[in-house]
Order: sequence, then structure tokens, then C-alpha cells
Amino acid sequence: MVDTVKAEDAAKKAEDTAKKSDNKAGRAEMTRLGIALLGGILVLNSYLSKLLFSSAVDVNARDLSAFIGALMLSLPIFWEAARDLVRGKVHMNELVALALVAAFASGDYRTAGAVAFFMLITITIEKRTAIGAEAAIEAVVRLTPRTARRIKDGKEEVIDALNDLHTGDVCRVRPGENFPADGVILSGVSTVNQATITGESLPADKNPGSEVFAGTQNLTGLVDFRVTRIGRDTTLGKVRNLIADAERSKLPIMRAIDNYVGYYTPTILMIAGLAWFITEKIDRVIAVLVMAVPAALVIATPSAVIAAIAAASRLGILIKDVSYIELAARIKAVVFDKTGTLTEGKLEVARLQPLDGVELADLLLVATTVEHHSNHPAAEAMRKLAKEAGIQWQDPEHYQEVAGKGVQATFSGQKCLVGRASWLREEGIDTAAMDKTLGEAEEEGLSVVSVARDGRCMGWIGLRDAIRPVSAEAIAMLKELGVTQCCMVTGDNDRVAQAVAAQIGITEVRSSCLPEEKEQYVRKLKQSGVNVAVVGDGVNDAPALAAGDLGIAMGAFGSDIAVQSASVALMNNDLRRIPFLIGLARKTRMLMNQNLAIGLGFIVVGVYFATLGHVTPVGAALLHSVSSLFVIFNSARLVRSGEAMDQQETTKG
Ligand SMILES: Nc1ncnc2c1ncn2[C@@H]1O[C@H](COP(=O)(O)OP(=O)(O)OP(=O)(O)O)[C@@H](O)[C@H]1O
Ligand SMILES: [Zn+2]
Repeated sequence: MVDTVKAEDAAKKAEDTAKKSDNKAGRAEMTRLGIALLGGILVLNSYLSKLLFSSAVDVNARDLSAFIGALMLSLPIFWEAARDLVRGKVHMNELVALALVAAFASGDYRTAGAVAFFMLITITIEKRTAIGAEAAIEAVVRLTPRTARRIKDGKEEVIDALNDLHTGDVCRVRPGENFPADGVILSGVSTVNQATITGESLPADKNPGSEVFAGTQNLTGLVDFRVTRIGRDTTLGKVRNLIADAERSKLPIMRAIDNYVGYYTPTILMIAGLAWFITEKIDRVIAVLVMAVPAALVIATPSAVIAAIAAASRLGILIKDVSYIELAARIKAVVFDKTGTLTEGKLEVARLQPLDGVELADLLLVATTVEHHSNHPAAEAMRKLAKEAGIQWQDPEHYQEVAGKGVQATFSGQKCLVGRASWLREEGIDTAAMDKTLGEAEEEGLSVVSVARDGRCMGWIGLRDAIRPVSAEAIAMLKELGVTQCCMVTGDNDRVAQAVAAQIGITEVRSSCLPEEKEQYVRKLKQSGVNVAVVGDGVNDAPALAAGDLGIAMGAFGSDIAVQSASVALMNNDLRRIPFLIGLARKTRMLMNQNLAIGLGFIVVGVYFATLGHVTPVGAALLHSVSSLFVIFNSARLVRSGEAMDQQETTKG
């Protein structure tokens, strides 16, 4: 009991410190805002008094008001500029600071004040976007509760989920609460809203043995679960890391800009110097300096990229590096794996065909025993049927899996093989006795797995898979986007492959492929000069995924292998996310170009007019606020894309 109280205290304290740091940041911002406002009023006061009572008010008093106001507004900018200089960062602040120094030196405090005021507004706007990205990550982190109810010696205790929770602990989660970690349900039945990770709002049913994930919400039942992954290792933790990485990684265009930044300030100083030399008007120099601040340019690409990543991850699309956005926009061919990608990947046994003299139950017993350790969807289908039929399969000896061909093992002293017929023939088994029925089964659209024992054929098992309801729609959407080639590669037989392809509108089909043949196919396609995306699910697709320009892993929710070899991970099984991603990437590219053009054009035109004396320093500062806002709103349009998709209910896979 004492322990529980202590733990509750600790948890509260953790919560409080977190809250306090939130408050601190907020208070600092409020102070800054207050100072800026006061400074602004002082400067405005000076302006108005000059305008309204030009003779009545003492000139010195008016100037003093402007001077104090301008100083209050300028100090934060001087501070930032000095910090940038010390850090060796060439940034916009130093140009502003220089302009302000010039204004102060010429005794034009009102101009200094007004310029500083508008530049502060611009800086605040831009900080807000940066904070916006951090807020997106914060929101993800906040999904994991700070406390957990741990069950120890049959008693419930509240502990600090960040520090005191370990793998292997058993925790209780009430309806309405979020899971504090990844784990497996021990007792209780419930439904869970996993939308935060998968982007699918359909709740998932959970029973003992089901996997649950940190940050998802328990809806209906009280459950106890064993913690398997905590903190950064959880699926949500990985999501967070991926977002953070994506933000830090740089597009080629950003790197190109970085290369020129070093020349920028000297060039502008030269122009300003020339303006001063020719006209001897300090006003123009100030205007040129202010105009040249690359405010909108600095946020042109990051604002678009952050918006795109936010929009994608809300739909359960994880982009592992921002450079993949650029790639996705240029995709011209998409290669799909069949089983588990275009189809559900949940096979069902449709027919059992033992050869003459072989018992039906014997065929299934041998097949399930040899498949005992296999994760292949065919193996799962056989086990399901065997369970229903009450057949007790056994643990075989010398188990071996031959990728893309089948499995073999020794069962009661006899070597048995389960896999494709061509592989059995390679192993010297005569399959002639069943070639006819097997051909007929394939004609019917069944995937066929053959079984052999002790060098002799036993028969075959025919399996059926359902096509995903959205596959055809996704292919049509891709074609609409101008993706010229949609292809299917599969290890399955040609008849099944052709039947599936015909139903969803794919014409390019490669069947009976081994994993390395899939990879070769992708390489060839790439060599023909198109950008290729590969979509796959399972372990055997990893080489092909890695070979594509863009590897997209389906249903990556909770499976690490697929995520590792892919450049984009879909946390759900909705194929329509792929055309969405390509569309989003193209929109992002377009917006980035727009933003860069706006930012660059603004400076070139602005500096030109400022040099000629057509722009006042205050006007230039005001224009910066406007152009920065424009860029931000332009990028924010991306965040909204896919919202309609968000609402749509998608089929669970
Ligand atoms: N564990 C297994 N049990 C039985 N047959 C297998 C097994 N593994 C592979 N096979 C045989 O090899 C073929 C190719 O398998 P692979 O896993 O490469 O692709 P697939 O599951 O048929 O489909 P896709 O390539 O579209 O994902 C299967 O169709 C099956 O005949
Ligand atoms: Zn597959």
C-alpha cells in the first residue's frame, strides 16, 4: 500500500515537471510578446504624435519614445544574430541586425522600431511552423500514458510508465485508457482503436494472445497484458523516430541552397555598399538590407516537407527519409507481389486430392507435420483445416525451408517434401500420376501445393485466396496518375496469377518466380530507365523491395523485417495509400517549387526596387511578414490532403 502511494506521488511529480516545462516555454514567449507590444506602442506613439501634433510635442520627447521602443524591439534580434554568428550559422537575423544598426546610427529610430517590429512578427511566424512540427511529434508521444497500472503479486499499483516499466511486466488497462507499451494480452477481451498508428479508424478485436500497441486506445473491456516492448522500441516509438529523422534529413534542393548560403550575405553587402556609394542615402541601404532577408526562402522547402510528412503519417504511411518524397513523385512503374499484397494472403484449403491408395487424413497429417515450423500462408491454411478435422500433427526432424519452393523434413524416419510440383521433380520425384488433376485445379484458379513422402508422390492440396476489395481501384488510380506500368510478380502458378491480374486490371504478369527472380525483374525494369516502386509484404519480398527505387512494405504494423528493407512502410493494408503517396509527393514538389520561386523572386524584385529607392525600409519589413505567411499557408494546404481518405472506412486485412 505504501508503495502504491509512493508510486502515485512519483507519477504525479513526473507529470508536474512536464507541465512546468510546458508553462516555462509559454511564459518566456508571453514575456517576449509583452516587450514587443510595449516597444511597438512606444514607436507608434512617436509616429502618431508626429502626425497629429507635429508642433505641440517636444521633438526630443518624441524621439526618446521611439528610441526606447526601437531598442526594446531590436534587442531580441541583436541577441539572435549574435548567437547565430557565434555558432557560425549564416542566417537571416544578421542582415536585419545590420539594417537596424544602420537605422540607429542615422538617428532614424522610428524606422528602426517599425522594421524590428515587423521582423519580429516574421520570426515568430516562422518559429511557429518549426514548433508545429515538434508539436506533431509531441502529440505522438503524448499518446503513451505517463503512468501504468502494474500487477504485482495480484495487486494493482500505479507506476511511472517512462522510468519504472520493464519488459515482462504485467499491466492492466481499463476501457478508455491508452496502452502504455507494446505487448500481448494475457486475459480479458476488448476492442482497440489503433487509428493513431494504422490510420484506420475501424476498431480491432483483441483476445488473449493478441498483440497490442503503445498509444492505441482500449475501448470496451478490461485487459491484462504482458509488456514486450517499451519506449523507443515500441511501434509508436519507431513512428516518432521516423518523423524526427525525416525532419532532419535534407532534400537535394535544400543541400544545393546550403552550398550557396556562404556567398549570399557578401553579395547583398556589396549591393548595399554600391547603393550607398552612388546615392549616399542611408534609407536605401537599410531598405536593401531588409529586403534581402531570405525569410520566405528559409522556410520554403521545410514547411512543405513537414506538412507532407504529417499528412502521410496520419494515414499510416511512414516515409523513412525525405528524399523518398522526391523519388515517389517520379515513379513510373509499380511492381506488386501477389499473395498478401494484391490478395488478402489468408489462404483457405479448397481441395485435398490424395493419389490412389493414399488416405486423405494421411495426406493432411504429413503436410501439416512438415509445415509445423512454417509461417507461409499455405501452412497456416493447412493447420487450420487439420485442427477442424481433429488431426494431431507432430514436430518433425531435420526441418528445412527452401525459399519460394517449399519445405522438407523427416517424419517417422521418412523424408517428406511439401511445395511446388516443379521442385518435387527437381528432387527426383515422379509427379506424372497427378499432373492431370493438378492442371485442372490450376485451371480452376487454385494455388496448388504438392506432397511427397519417401520419394513418392502422395497428392496435392489446393488453396484459394481472396483478392483485396480495393486492389482494382488502387490500380485504376495509379493509371490515372500516369503510372505507365503496373506489374505483378508472384511465386504462384501462372493460371492463378493471370486470373487475379485480369480481375484487377494488371496486364504484366511474371509467375512461378523465385525471390531472386523477382529481384532480377525489378532490376531489369529499372535498367529500362523508369523509376520503379516495389510493393510487397513478406520476408521473401525483401530482396525485391530493396532493389526498387522505392520499396513499399504493406501491413508493416508490428513486423520489423518488412520495415527494415523498405523505404516507405504502410501501417495498414490499404493499397489506395500508394496512389495517394505518389499524388502527395507530386503536390509537395510543386508547392516547394512555388515557395522557392516566391521566396527568390520576392528578394530579386524587392532588392532591385529598394536599390532604386521605391521601397521604404518599413515597407520591406512588412512585405516579409506577408510573404512568409503566404509560403506557410501554401504549404499548409498539404496537411489537409488525404483528410477525405481519413474518413473513409477501409477494409481490414
Ligand atoms: N512453406 C511452404 N509450403 C508449401 N509450399 C510452399 C511453401 N513455400 C513456398 N511454397 C511453394 O512455392 C511457391 C512460391 O512461394 P512464395 O512464398 O515465393 O510465393 P507465394 O506465396 O506463392 O506468392 P507471392 O510471391 O505472390 O507472395 C508457392 O506457390 C508454393 O507452391
Ligand atoms: Zn507475398
